[in-house]
Amino acid sequence: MTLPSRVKLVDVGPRDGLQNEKQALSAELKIGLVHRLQDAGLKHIEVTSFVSPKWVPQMGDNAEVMAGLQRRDDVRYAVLTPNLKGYEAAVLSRPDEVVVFGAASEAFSQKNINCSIAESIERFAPVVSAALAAGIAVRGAISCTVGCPYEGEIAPERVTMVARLMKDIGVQHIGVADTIGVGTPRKVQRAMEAALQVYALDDVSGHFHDTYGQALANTLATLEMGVWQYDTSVAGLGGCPYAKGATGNVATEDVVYLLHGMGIETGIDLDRLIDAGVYISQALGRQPNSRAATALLNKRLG
Ligand SMILES: CC(C)(COP(=O)([O-])OP(=O)([O-])OC[C@H]1O[C@@H](n2cnc3c(N)ncnc32)[C@H](O)[C@@H]1OP(=O)([O-])[O-])[C@@H](O)C(=O)NCCC(=O)NCCSC(=O)C[C@@](C)(O)CC(=O)[O-]
Repeated sequence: MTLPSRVKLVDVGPRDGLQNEKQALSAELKIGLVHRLQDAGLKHIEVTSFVSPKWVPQMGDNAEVMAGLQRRDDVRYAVLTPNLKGYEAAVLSRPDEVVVFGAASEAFSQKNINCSIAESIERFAPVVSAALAAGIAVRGAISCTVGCPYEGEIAPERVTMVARLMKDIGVQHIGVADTIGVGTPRKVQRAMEAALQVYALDDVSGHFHDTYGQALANTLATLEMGVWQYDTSVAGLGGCPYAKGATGNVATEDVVYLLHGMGIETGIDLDRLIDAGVYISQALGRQPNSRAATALLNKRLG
């Protein structure tokens, strides 16, 4: 067992979290969330996505949100770009990283981005070339690496296949996503092993939704493989509009509590992170969906 001594967390709350909210939130509020996350020590934040506003109206203020950021040199701001149109709009906002997002399931690919896996790779290829030529980092995400809402269980071989397609077009890093949170530790390890057949340990990350309460266990299971990069979402926000019933990503607060408790550094101030979670949860009219945040907030009250 080789546990990493430091873990990099990418907070995807402003993007993955808020893309699924029914309630419209102002750009100002989203900007306030990003600022609070960076104040809490997050160095990697997924801010928004440049997708069709007809498909995901919640992200229609992408350029406004990016323009309103008070950027820090030591923070990397990432955005999702499904095709060249999205990339060309995104690049005007000066992202540090763009994310192309495919799936290990044909049905999910069709529902989410309206094309087959093969077509998605054709759409990503010019995005990757343009981003790399402009010195912008490129991350790839593979949805449904364990299970799909339309196809059921997904074989690890499909993850390897999509990872190879992504690698062949120059994607530098791959995120292994359990989009609907059906994974359990051994299954998630198998999906991660499948990605590791193509990408090096330093170039993979985990992205686990918590629908069945397994995301922390899945995080630990992959930490034990040496994985040291994870997407997490402040206050457990999130879900994908094309994965009905799936809940948010694992809460950043819960992962930070786990990691710090194991003596693993994150550079994140848990108290300030909890404040960021309270800020966005209040705007949404609910409590943070994080056990650690709830416990520590109760403790603050005495
Ligand atoms: C991918 C598309 C755009 C293809 O959508 P499409 O309809 O196939 O695209 P098209 O090229 O045929 O164009 C149709 C219309 O969309 C416009 N269009 C085309 N592209 C863009 C763009 N980039 N930005 C803005 N507008 C765009 C285009 O200009 C045109 O406009 P019209 O002429 O009808 O007015 C569409 O399917 C879409 O936007 N899907 C939304 C996907 C999405 O955001 N899903 C959620 C994020 S993924 C996720 O959450 C999973 C992840 C990453 O977190 C990991 C996990 O947990 O699994």
